[in-house]
Amino acid sequence: MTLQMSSTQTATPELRQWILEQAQAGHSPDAVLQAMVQSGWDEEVALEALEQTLSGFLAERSAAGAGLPAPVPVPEPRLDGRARLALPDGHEIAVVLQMHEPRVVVFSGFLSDAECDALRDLAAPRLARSETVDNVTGGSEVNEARTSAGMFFARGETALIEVIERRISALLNWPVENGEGLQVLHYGPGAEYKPHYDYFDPAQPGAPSILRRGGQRVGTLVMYLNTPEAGGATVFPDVRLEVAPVKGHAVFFSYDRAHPVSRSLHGGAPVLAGEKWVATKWMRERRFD
Ligand SMILES: O=C(O)CCC(=O)C(=O)O
Ligand SMILES: [Fe+2]
Repeated sequence: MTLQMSSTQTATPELRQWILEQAQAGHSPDAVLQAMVQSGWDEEVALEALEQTLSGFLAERSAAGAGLPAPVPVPEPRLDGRARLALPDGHEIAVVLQMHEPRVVVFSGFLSDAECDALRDLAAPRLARSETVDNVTGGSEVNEARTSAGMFFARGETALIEVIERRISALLNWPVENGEGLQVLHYGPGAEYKPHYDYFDPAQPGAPSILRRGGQRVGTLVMYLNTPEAGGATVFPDVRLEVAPVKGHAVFFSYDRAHPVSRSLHGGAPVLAGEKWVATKWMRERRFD
């Protein structure tokens, strides 16, 4: 067994690969650990890398055995341990919280107050129209259970939308072309978005035609355009996580399989007082034209 010591002592893809090779060659976890320690790895760091790699490997194997879809690449911010990030447009944001399973990252300052207000002003007149259409088609009941009103912008529709879409793309390392048009949702008092998955259920009859255009959804960025007086958190029931809706903040989450094992179940909790405005960007696997 040979192993290069890395100066940063983190579980790099090369290290994970090496650990798996040792395990597959029949070396016991303890022998692998000893080899790592002898190569200069701190024992605790080595143990953690070993645990993560082997448990990840076993989860993959049992998932494949259960007939789950294979994981696909997903958007991912490059944080490199930084709490503050300067994006290419000069905009500075901060990392408030991150969770690894499911992958959830909360950012502050993603949109400026002026950008939030401008987005709401642009969307507001069109929300009303979308409500009328829902009433005419009889779809309003379903929509009311999810949210009071919504609308989509076309990609790059205005200069502001374009700036925001480029910022999202730079943060998440995912092409602008893979993004759906920005959606704005308005929740009045009592409105909510019941827990749901953003990916399309592959078992639904409509899935093949939806997936033909850009493939699956693999990531979501929800941007808060105001701070509701009370309620309206974005909740992840599987991990009992609640993200507070704060004007300008954004929550990113990804799901590498269109399956509940992604634990990406989430919803918008009822607005208890005041109102709530969000903009949502969904990322697809491929170009969404
Ligand atoms: O309003 C929220 O907090 C969640 C929105 C959401 O789940 C979505 O737009 O898909
Ligand atoms: Fe959602």
